[in-house]
Amino acid sequence: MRSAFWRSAVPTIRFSANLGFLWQELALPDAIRRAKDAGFDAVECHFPYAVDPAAVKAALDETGLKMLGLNTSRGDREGDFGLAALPDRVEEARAAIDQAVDYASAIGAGAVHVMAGKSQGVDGAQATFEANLAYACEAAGDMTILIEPINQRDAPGYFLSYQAQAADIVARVGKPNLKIMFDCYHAQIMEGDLLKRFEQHLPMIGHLQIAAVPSRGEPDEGEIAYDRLLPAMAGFGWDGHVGAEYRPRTTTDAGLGWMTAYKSAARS
Ligand SMILES: O=C(O)[C@@H](O)C(=O)CO
Ligand SMILES: [Mg+2]
Repeated sequence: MRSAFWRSAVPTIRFSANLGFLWQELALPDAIRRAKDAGFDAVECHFPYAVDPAAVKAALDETGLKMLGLNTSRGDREGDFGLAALPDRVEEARAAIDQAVDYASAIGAGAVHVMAGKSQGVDGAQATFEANLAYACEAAGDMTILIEPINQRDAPGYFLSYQAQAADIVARVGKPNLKIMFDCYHAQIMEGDLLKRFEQHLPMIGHLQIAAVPSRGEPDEGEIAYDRLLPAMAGFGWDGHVGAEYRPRTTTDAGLGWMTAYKSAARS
C-alpha cells in the first residue's frame, strides 16, 4: 500500500501540518519553519498558549504560511477535554473562548475549535454548549468557530461524537461562522461511510483532517484509502486544506513519504 499510494491522477490538494502532533519536539515557531521546508501549504495547532504569539506571528510571516486554527484550552482539572458543554463551568468555558479568540487574532489564524468536553448524558449539556457556541461566534467576528465530533474510544464521554449531531447543533445555533471540523479518523471510528457523510454535511464543513485508522499514524496505512477518499472529496467540491493530524510512526520527517508521493503524482 505505501509504495502504491497516489497511484492515479490526483487533483490539487493543499495540506496543513497539524503542529499539535507533527514536530512536537520543536518550539512552535521552529515547527512552522520546518512545515514550510517540508512543503506544507499551511499549519494548524492545538494549544499554543505557552508560546509568545509575537514569535508565532513572526514565523508565519517569514514562511508565508497561515495558521488555520487552534483549540480552546482543555481546562485545568485532571481529565478535562474541553469546557464548552459543561453546565457548571460556563465562566471558565467563556474565558477559554476569549483566550483562544485573542490568541487567534494576534497571529491571524482563521478558526478556533471550541472543545465541548466530557459531558455526555449530563443535564443541560446541549443548551450550555449551544449558548457558549453562540457566545464564541459573536466573539470571533470574521473568524470561523469549529466543533469536532471526537471518537468515544479516545475520549470516553465526550459530548460530541457524530456528524449529524454536529450538524444539528450548527443548525440550532444558527450562526454563519459556526462550522464542523470533519476529522476522518474520528468519523471512521464512530460511524464510517465517510464519503456519504462528508457529502451530506459539506455546506457545514469548515475543516477536514486525516490520520490512519486505527493507528492514528500516517495516512498511508490502515483501513481508510485516502488515495481514493481525498480525490473523491475534492470531486464533491472540497477546496479547503486537508489537515495532517496524525501521530508519526517514528519521526515526522521519516513519515512524510505520503506527501512526497502525492506531490510527485500531482506533478505527473
Ligand atoms: O482530533 C483531534 O484530536 C483534534 O482535532 C483536537 O482538536 C482535539 O485536541
Ligand atoms: Mg481532529
